[in-house]
Amino acid sequence: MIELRGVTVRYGSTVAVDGIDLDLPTGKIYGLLGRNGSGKTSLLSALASFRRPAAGTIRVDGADAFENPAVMRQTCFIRDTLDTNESDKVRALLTFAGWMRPTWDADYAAKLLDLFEIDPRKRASSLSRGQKSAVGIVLGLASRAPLTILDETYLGMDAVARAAFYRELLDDYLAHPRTIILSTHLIEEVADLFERVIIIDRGRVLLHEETDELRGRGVTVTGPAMAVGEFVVGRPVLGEQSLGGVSAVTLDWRPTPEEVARGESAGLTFGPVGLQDLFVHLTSSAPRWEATR
Ligand SMILES: Nc1ncnc2c1ncn2[C@@H]1O[C@H](COP(=O)(O)OP(=O)(O)OP(=O)(O)O)[C@@H](O)[C@H]1O
Repeated sequence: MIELRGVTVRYGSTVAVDGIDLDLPTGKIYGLLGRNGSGKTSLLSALASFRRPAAGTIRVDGADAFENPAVMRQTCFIRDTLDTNESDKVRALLTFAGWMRPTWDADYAAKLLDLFEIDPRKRASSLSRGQKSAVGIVLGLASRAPLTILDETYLGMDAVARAAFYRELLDDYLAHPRTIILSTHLIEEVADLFERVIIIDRGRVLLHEETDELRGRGVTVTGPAMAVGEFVVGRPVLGEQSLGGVSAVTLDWRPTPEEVARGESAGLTFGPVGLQDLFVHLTSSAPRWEATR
């Protein structure tokens, strides 16, 4: 279990992470979502001991994580930039990772380099943006670290390379279960990988749920504006669109089968809300309100 209690990260007067409490059972793939500047990288940096929290504690399997060599050896944090001397050759980065990590799999690293078509003799500085990201992914996956944190590691990668990354991540996770935390803005693309989703907003946890629970959480009610208005009264509304006499209202609410039947008999249709839509609705700056009509 990874336990965060009151974790706060500050930069001068900016509070990037604001007293976060989280219990993260190990052996799962987590999606960490949040708008720009919501505190994802700051939270992950604290989790990986890259930054000392201004307040709070992080414990991994009961041990205090900060600057604890035993915990740090088990943790691999890959950021959106390669944390390396750019004059190093790719091969040297891999060799170094092998020295640092007892769980490193050199054969797997070589296979991944092949997959992403990266020549290990090249210098990191000569790689394209997407190739640098791919090297980060090789370092992250082949580390097989019990806690692997990938912070927007896909930047610059094309759709084919990203699809290969997601496939590899899932296959390797199934063969070697571990805790993987992925932060991303490409929500729909990776939503199927996540077992749990954490959404943070302005440094606080807005939501932490099983992905399956989340998928059934919202509903979009569409139909004649009057009937929709009557149906949604008193429900937590996330968003509304109208065109002519037709409205579509997204609710943060799960109707019972009886309520769906009642709505359908009034000419309404019910649709699921995708993770990305839910994210947009939950984190958009528009205030949430309760329907009163
Ligand atoms: N080194 C820093 N110095 C000062 N402020 C910082 C620093 N790093 C982050 N911040 C601030 O902390 C807040 C959270 O930033 P953070 O990078 O953690 O967000 P993020 O969710 O990872 O954003 P993005 O999705 O844009 O990468 C922002 O207000 C940002 O401006």
